Amino acid sequence: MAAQKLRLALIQFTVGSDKAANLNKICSLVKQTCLDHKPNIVALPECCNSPFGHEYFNEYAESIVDGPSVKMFSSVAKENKIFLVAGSVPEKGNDGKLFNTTTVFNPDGNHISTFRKVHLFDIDVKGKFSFQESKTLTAGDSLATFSAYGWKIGLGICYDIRFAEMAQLYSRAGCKLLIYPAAFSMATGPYHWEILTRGRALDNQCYVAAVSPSRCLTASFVAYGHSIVVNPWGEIVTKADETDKTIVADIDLNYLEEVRETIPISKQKKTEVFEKFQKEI
Ligand SMILES: NC(=O)CCC(=O)C(=O)O
Repeated sequence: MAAQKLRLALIQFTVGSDKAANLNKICSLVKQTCLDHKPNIVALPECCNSPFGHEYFNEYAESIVDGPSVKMFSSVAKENKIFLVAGSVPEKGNDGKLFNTTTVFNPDGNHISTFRKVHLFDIDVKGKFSFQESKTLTAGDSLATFSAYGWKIGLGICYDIRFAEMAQLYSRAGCKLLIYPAAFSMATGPYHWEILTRGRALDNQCYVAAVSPSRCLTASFVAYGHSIVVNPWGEIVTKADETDKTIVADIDLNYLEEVRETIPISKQKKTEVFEKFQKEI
């Protein structure tokens, strides 16, 4: 039986260039968040131990089996008795390849899920902004979920949120909450961040949480901030501005089911028509 309600906390903070200082900050922020709000699940931003940028990925990358960051995440989850969605870190794989990777820990400190960013952030907003994450990183090749108190939860990282089919697959697999550690750019965030998070939630009639670092104007990549939780009706439950902020939301299975009964799109979907069209194209 799934818990009717879960409390989710998203910690938006300023990620600096000192890895040890970032990890210490995570320890104390998670502890304080747990004392203040008693959440069941705590989520951190994309690249939570390292600045976001090609010049950093290799230097900051580490093993997600026994590197210092995962060891710290495990003890933080255990000490605070939470599920910790540990943002993402630059991962050095066995073959020396670099990935952008989310690790998840349960309240016993066990590493229970791993997701490597599938869609790398390769964009070119002409004359304004361009980034080619694939210059240094390798894409993941699988999706990942985890279970917390009977809720199935799907994972993506930042740019992955643009791929509606990925969220739909998670939803079809029974996910009721999608969590995206993220760091949207200033060229796209103001235009797309809210629409995408609300869109994924509305399409799939599930909760969506996206957690960003704070906006740091002196960083080489300036993140949009605005961490957010959206409900299955597509409404914003809570959101941050661009500064250091912890946001907390109670997510509710009864409410999710009510929305799905009110507008029963998953029952009404004409899969056979889609399949017929797919054969025609
Ligand atoms: N870190 C990222 O993947 C950035 C994604 C982003 O800014 C976007 O517009 O998409």
